[in-house]
Formats: sequence, structure tokens, C-alpha cells
Amino acid sequence: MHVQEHFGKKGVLLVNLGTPDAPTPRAVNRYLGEFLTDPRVIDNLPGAAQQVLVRGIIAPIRSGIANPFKTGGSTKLYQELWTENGSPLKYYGEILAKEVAKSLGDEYEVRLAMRYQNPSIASALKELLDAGVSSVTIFPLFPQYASATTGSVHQEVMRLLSKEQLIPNVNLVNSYYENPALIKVFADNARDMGGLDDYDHIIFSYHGLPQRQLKKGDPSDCYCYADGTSSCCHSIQKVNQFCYSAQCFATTRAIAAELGLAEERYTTSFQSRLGFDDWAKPYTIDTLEDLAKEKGAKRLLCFSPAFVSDCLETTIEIGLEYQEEFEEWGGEHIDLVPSLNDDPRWIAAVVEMIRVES
Ligand SMILES: C=CC1=C(C)c2cc3[nH]c(cc4nc(cc5[nH]c(cc1n2)c(C)c5CCC(=O)O)C(CCC(=O)O)=C4C)c(C)c3C=C
Ligand SMILES: [Fe+2]
Ligand SMILES: [Fe+2]
Repeated sequence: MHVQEHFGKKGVLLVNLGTPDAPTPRAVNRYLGEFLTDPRVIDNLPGAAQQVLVRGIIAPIRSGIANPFKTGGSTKLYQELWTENGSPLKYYGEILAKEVAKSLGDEYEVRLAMRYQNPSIASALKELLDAGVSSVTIFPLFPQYASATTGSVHQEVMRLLSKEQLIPNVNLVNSYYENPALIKVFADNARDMGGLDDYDHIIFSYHGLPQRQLKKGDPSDCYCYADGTSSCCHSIQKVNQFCYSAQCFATTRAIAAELGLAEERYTTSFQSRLGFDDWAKPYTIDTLEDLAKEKGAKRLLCFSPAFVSDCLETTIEIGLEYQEEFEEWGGEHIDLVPSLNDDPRWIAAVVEMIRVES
């Protein structure tokens, strides 16, 4: 129900984080340069210092461009991730946009954009505005809200729209961490693997965030993420409704409930820490070490419900790097629950959420 009639199509922008254009040091350097100079991603450095540090040191070293004789860390990982279809994050994003457009039909105009690199938000938004859409619905491909991801997407959209003479109706989707259809796809994907009881333990591993950012995002100041033992963000209320950590715990609870998992069978943990500051705890890597060394765990099942498609952080970081460490500590195998990717049930879930929001 809208306050005015809509003429023309409704625009939809599906936005994910972004990925390098190619698995080469130059492209990875460009990607990391844009990503890590975002003040919502590294939020504790003055602008000029962030530019110098990221573009002069962090991105060149991480991408390997600073050392022409050795392929750098992130570039090597992207080379392992790359498939004949390119980066999975972009490949599945493109399929999602195409299928969502097909399901929504003529009433809608749908585009995929990436917060960093390509296709850019600027180019996709321009296409929608040029098509004369009556509204734009921004649908970030992050089920849980974080200032560094969803917040940054929304800020970039608002920055671009603020320059327009004609600003259409705008809908900004914040999060969908408990969407029943999304929860069911993750749960069904685990069920389809068969034998949940055969696993020694189940991990729900989310992308981490610096504790500093979690504190800013949760006025309740409960520090639930500082050591992973406090339980104040293990329920969502008005005060912590946008807390990333609280939303992650809520996603875990919903999947666990759908599967009927007892609480002692699973752990929520956080991965992909960058830098020297404390991030949300427990760290996935510490949880794996404890499970292997102290609890004698051999077979683990791992959900990655902060990501809607395969990406570096799932396929490579968990599937290869953590797997290797786990084996060194005496474990045998970490099975990854398949991501949502181009699953028709996930596509239907997105279509349904967009119909409600637009
Ligand atoms: C799912 C939500 C994500 C949050 C929250 C997030 C926060 C965050 N990330 C970094 C630094 C890096 N992240 C990198 C890769 C990456 N991150 C996400 C998602 C979230 N990040 C995705 C989907 C990906 C993979 C993209 C792909 O191409 O497959 C990387 C690049 C890889 C590397 O060099 O290690 C960095 C760097 C920070 C600092 C941060 C919060 C402050
Ligand atoms: Fe990240
Ligand atoms: Fe919290």
C-alpha cells in the first residue's frame, strides 16, 4: 500500500560486498584499496592516514603488488577461489539478479551491484534512474546488519541519490537475519547432507567485526561479543535490534530450532579477523582448536550464514585454511553446509522479501 500511485517500474538493487575484477595483484590491490579506505570498514583512523596506510602499505602488501617476485597472500587465495565462471560472489550474484527479475516480472527493473569494484552501485543505480523507475529498493546481500557492510551500502546509495534532482521513493532493507525461508534453506541444505548425528559438533561461523564497531552498534553496551560467554545479546530487543552480534546469534538459534539441535551440540563463532585489535569472540579458529585438542572432535559441520554465496571466506578460509589447521590438531574433516548460491528456494525468498518491501 503506497501513499501515491506508482507510474513506471519499481527498481531493485541487489548489493553484495564486491570482489576483485581478476585474481591478479593489480586487481586485488585496486579492490582492497577501495574496500579498506571506506571509513565504515576501518573506522578508527583519520581520513588522510587511512588513505596513506591502506593505499601505501596494507593493500600493496596484502595483494602482493609490493613484491613482484612473490604472489601476495590475498591474490594467491583469490587464484585458488577463481573458477571458470570467475569469482563465485559475482557469478551467483548475477544469476540471482537474473532469476529474481524473471520472477518479479515486468513490473520491476532489477540490477546487481557491488559496494566495491564492479558492477558499481553508481552504474547500476544510474541504469535504474535512466529507466525512470518510480522507486528503488536497496536489498543488501547481507542477512545481518553491520555498519561496515549494509550501512556502507546505504550510505553510498544515499550519497549518490543526494546529487539527483529527482529522487524517487526509496526503500532501504536493513536485515533479514531470521527470515523463515532463508533459515529453512540453510537447515534443509544441512539435512540433505544426511546424518547430522554423525558430527561431533556443529559450528555457525560468521564474518567477524572489530569489538569497537560492535560497541558502537549496540547501545546496550553488553559486551556479549567480548568473550562469547555473556548472553545479553542472545535475545533481540529494542535496544540491541541492530547489533550485528545479536542478529548472528538469532540466525543461529533459528537454524538450530529448525533442525531441533540441542544447545550443547553447536557453537556460534566469528572468523576473518584483520589487524591487531580484538574482534567478536569466540574466534572460529580458537573454537576449532579447542574442539580438536580438548574435546577430541573429529568430524565437524560448519554453517556460514553471514554469506549468501560461496566466497573467499567460506570456500578458501574455512574449506582449505581452517581444514588444514583442524587436521594438524588431530581433527579429520570440516564439512561445509552449501551456501544459498543459486538455489531456487533462496531466489524465491528474495522475491518474496522484495515484494513486501517495495
Ligand atoms: C558478511 C559480512 C561481512 C562483514 C561484516 C565484513 C566485515 C569486514 N571485512 C573486512 C575485511 C575483509 N573482508 C574480505 C572479504 C570478504 N568480506 C565479506 C563480508 C563481510 N565483511 C565477504 C563476502 C568477503 C569475500 C569477498 C570475495 O571476493 O569472495 C577481505 C578480502 C580478502 C582478504 O584480503 O582477506 C578483507 C580484507 C573488515 C576489515 C571488516 C569489518 C570491519
Ligand atoms: Fe570482510
Ligand atoms: Fe550486542
